[in-house]
Amino acid sequence: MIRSTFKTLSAKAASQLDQELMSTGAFSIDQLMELAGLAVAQAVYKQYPPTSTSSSSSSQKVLVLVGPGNNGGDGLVAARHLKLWGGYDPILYYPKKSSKNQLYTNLLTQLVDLEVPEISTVDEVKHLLSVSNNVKLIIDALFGFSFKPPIREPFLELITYLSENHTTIVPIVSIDIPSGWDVDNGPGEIDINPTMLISLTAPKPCAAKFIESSSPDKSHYLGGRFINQKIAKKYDIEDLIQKYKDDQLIVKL
Ligand SMILES: NC(=O)C1=CN([C@@H]2O[C@H](COP(=O)(O)OP(=O)(O)OC[C@H]3O[C@@H](n4cnc5c(N)ncnc54)[C@H](O)[C@@H]3O)[C@@H](O)[C@H]2O)[C@@H](O)CC1
Ligand SMILES: [K+]
Repeated sequence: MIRSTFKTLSAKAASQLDQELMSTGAFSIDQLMELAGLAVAQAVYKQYPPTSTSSSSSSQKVLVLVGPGNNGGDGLVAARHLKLWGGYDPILYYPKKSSKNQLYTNLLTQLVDLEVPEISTVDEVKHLLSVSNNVKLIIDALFGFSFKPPIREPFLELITYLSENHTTIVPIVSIDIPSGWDVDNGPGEIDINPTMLISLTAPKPCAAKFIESSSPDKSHYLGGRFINQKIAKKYDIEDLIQKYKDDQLIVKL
């Protein structure tokens, strides 16, 4: 596992903490996802503010890549906030929907009601990104702390494309981990290169590799302000949650 200068949560610890919040902590997943997705939308707004909030014709297109798990759910929540706030026009790529999970079905219905469009193939993603100056930002909500390599299709083709073309395409904002990176060990052969990472609850060990490769155009945020002092102490991340000031839901690390 990578050593880092800040406290991190391994894939195992992050999963344990998540389970603890939703059992003895008495949180529901909907609550946590709303707070996580809101933090993502706020961080995006702060780092990549809209050029205009007045007319939809000047809204910035944001491609939201949505995976099959809760990381994808965070992306759906963030897309809804960005659309509601104005100045952003989210477009979804959400190829593996779980029709049995009412939470995701509800989140999607809310986006359909907001007339957020959806594309369904990797070719459409490539086409969208190939038109110059079209999409301003990509939100990577494909995989979070439960990702286990190797990447399966259709995500392999997509992540390979993003990784091979990262210098020519638009900024990528990764939620919790850069998708395709091993949570504890960082990038492997297929290495997407986000410009912004928003770590939820606490950075995962792979975040150290993101910071190592940091340049002035890269930014790292912390969000998901939902744990109390007692849990923070148990998981040894008290210094991280103390970074939030006042009513902030996000903090730039
Ligand atoms: N406690 C927290 O910090 C919270 C975290 N949340 C989010 O939840 C995420 C974790 O969510 P989940 O545990 O649902 O899992 P993930 O969203 O990380 O991914 C699991 C999904 O990806 C698929 N998958 C895993 N490896 C794959 C591979 N190699 N190729 C293709 N598909 C693969 C699995 O089949 C599963 O459907 C976090 O990273 C964070 O974004 C929030 O939604 C709620 C609270
Ligand atoms: K991600």
